[in-house]
Amino acid sequence: MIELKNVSHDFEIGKKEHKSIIPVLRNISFTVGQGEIVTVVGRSGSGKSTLLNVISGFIHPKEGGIFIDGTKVSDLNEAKFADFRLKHLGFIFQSFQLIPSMTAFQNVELPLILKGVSDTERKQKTKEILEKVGLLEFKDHYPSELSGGQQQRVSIARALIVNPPIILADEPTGSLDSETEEDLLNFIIKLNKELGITFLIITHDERVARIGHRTIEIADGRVLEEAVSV
Ligand SMILES: Nc1ncnc2c1ncn2[C@@H]1O[C@H](COP(=O)(O)OP(=O)(O)OP(=O)(O)O)[C@@H](O)[C@H]1O
Repeated sequence: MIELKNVSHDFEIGKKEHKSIIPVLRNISFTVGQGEIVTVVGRSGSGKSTLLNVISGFIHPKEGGIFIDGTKVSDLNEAKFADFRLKHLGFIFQSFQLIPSMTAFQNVELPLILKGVSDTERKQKTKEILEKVGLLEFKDHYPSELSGGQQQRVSIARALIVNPPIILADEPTGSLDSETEEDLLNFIIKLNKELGITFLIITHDERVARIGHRTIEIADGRVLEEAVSV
């Protein structure tokens, strides 16, 4: 479960007398329940990516508290947050963020190396996950040798390999054509239903927004409204 309590953040730009402050998140509170898919929509510049960065611990909010699965993550230092992230959170990005010099297998295996998992267990788990996303036969391909949809599946496999209870996604279908987008959305719904993974998904796209059990709209850094899908 993710809970935000009165989270605010601003960016300072410029120096000394030319300094100005841009408020980006203003008093944001909401909860994402275990096993929910929540989508976040809002215009460009409304603060969606900043919101995700704050929840992921890449930006420390100026005010408020963030709780994930019972831990007040907004109090964790960088090293502790990195450790927490590895156990609790998976990430999917629009740009896939795969390492170009590594094969699909090596990209997926990487989080297990960071976690210190033994070689035999790593290889076994990586194979299983690649099979689950339907990419075992492409395991020795480099990202440049895969289609956009396949690259996104590799990035999902990399997110899944540590069994995260929560996946955070920033425009996950932004680089995909509409047919591949449909496949990916169905896959997200399947992971949610079968494995109970909680998803928080940021998107511009109506079709993506609709897979949310709830949709939260952000405008000027505030929660404008919450809509529940029927
Ligand atoms: N590191 C930063 N320093 C200064 N201002 C920033 C920084 N990051 C974001 N901003 C500003 O914060 C505001 C919100 O940006 P953010 O990227 O969160 O919006 P967004 O809703 O994700 O936009 P988009 O949909 O275009 O990705 C924008 O005005 C942006 O210029």
